[in-house]
Amino acid sequence: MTANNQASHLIECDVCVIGAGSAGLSAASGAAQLGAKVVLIERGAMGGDCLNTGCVPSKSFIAAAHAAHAFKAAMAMGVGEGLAPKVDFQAVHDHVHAVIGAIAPNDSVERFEGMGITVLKESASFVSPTEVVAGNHRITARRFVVATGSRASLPPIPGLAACKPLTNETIFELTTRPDHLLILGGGPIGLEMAQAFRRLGSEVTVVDAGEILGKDEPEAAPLIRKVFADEGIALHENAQFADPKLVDGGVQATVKTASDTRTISASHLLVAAGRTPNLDGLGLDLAGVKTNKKGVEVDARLRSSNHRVYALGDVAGGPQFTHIAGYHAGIFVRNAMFGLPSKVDYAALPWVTYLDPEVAHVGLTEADARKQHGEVTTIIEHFAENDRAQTEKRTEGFIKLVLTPRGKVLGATMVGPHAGEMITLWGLVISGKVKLSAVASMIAPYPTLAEISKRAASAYYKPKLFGKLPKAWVGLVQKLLP
Ligand SMILES: Cc1cc2nc3c(=O)[nH]c(=O)nc-3n(C[C@H](O)[C@H](O)[C@H](O)COP(=O)(O)OP(=O)(O)OC[C@H]3O[C@@H](n4cnc5c(N)ncnc54)[C@H](O)[C@@H]3O)c2cc1C
Ligand SMILES: NC(=O)c1ccc[n+]([C@@H]2O[C@H](COP(=O)([O-])OP(=O)(O)OC[C@H]3O[C@@H](n4cnc5c(N)ncnc54)[C@H](O)[C@@H]3O)[C@@H](O)[C@H]2O)c1
Repeated sequence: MTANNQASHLIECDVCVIGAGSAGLSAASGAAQLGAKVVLIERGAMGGDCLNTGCVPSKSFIAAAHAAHAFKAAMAMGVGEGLAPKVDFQAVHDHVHAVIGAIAPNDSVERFEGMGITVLKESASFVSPTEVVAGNHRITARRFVVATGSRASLPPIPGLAACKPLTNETIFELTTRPDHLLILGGGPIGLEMAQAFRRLGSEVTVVDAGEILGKDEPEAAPLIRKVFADEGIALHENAQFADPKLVDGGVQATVKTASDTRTISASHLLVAAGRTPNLDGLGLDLAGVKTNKKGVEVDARLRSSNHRVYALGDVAGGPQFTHIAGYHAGIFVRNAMFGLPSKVDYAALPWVTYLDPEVAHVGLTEADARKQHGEVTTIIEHFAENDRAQTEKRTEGFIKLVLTPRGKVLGATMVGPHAGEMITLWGLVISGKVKLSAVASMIAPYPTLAEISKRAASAYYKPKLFGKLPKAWVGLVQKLLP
């Protein structure tokens, strides 16, 4: 019997959302709060990747690693000499899962049913351009949302699958600390996990086919390489990972770079080498929805080739962040509920790689700005010149602004402690078209790390303020003043 024949319960609704991750939950609640009849279908855990296997567990794990590292930082200030953190890995695991548990009610079936949404815990599949089948339900809707997310890609390396490597879906289930974690992929997942596991006591090796932090400003990577080297993380870039195999309960692989070839043995292997969109079994061909290897093909309004069907979040083939999933949901609501032709605009897209120091970015990098705008101006200020950074002994890092020659902000990068918190100012400057002079003239509390933003903005005006003309003017005024 086909899924089509089994479906006996018919539901007619305004909006049918497939996937209860960051994108699907926001779209469903937005539509329901505006009075739409909504069906939300989820085959796995409510909350999707972010809550269960992504942002929340990874940032909770990183928080534990920060706590462990704080011992070292304290000793540099004369506190806790000789003390070393005792890491109870089972307790770290429990902390991570307690945080998931604390946030889970926000994403629960009960909460969404409380909004009047029909939640079906089933796998969904289109059977026509206007119908979806989920378990024994057949749902017809005026609008559909495909928000099925993505999963870890397994590069086609012979022997890799047979090693049954860890991915983001399994790494947070570990209850004992890996002796040596070998990580394939030096993207945000690989780098964040590398530093966190190292700080919690594992030996860590990262192998990347390219260079780390390739989407960030080029000044960021050397700083992070140095931090990794200082913390004892082995990083192999521009490296070829080959011949992985299970040996003595662990894993062994060959890593080739231009200068050497070595065999690396580790207790565990984590694959963090990019993502594959979740399209399988969705019947998108029956719905007239075109896809490519990045996901569903969408226009700037996030509509697929079937204009009744929208795709949001990771499966939409663009930037893959929880804040983008939420942003996409807002675009969907404006289009599908209010009938406004709202389009995505990534001019103020931020991202943060939660290393220590954090690597935060918003808008255009210098290279992209040059491509789009021709001539650009850049300003770099270092945390070494910031008094609070000195008091905290956290002087590594910088801010870099990318501006048009007339001072319009196109992009900003910050590398430093709490950079992810501070970058939001620059997101607002770009999206709100705030003048750089407003940042330069604000009163920033002293001593704060955030003063670096004011300092960078002021640096743009320095040559003008202390140039010949103002000096001549001041000279004249001083002669005239009594
Ligand atoms: C380790 C890790 C750390 C991350 N850290 C960050 C971070 O710090 N900040 C950040 O912004 N982003 C981070 N991300 C990215 C972020 O998690 C994703 O961008 C976000 O979760 C995508 O949300 P989504 O709703 O598109 O997809 P998902 O959260 O994947 O949700 C999709 C849902 O659809 C369901 N589904 C799939 N197919 C079907 C079907 N046929 N029927 C029914 N249900 C289906 C799935 O079960 C899933 O629950 C991280 C990702 C990982 C893996
Ligand atoms: N802090 C955050 O916001 C955060 C954290 C984690 C993940 N994420 C999101 O999740 C997405 C996925 O993260 P990711 O780190 O898996 O993917 P990624 O695509 O960003 O990085 C994957 C890395 O793996 C490398 N790689 C791919 N194939 C390889 C191979 N065969 N051998 C060696 N290296 C190989 C690539 O060169 C790349 O550097 C990110 O792009 C991001 O959008 C965000």
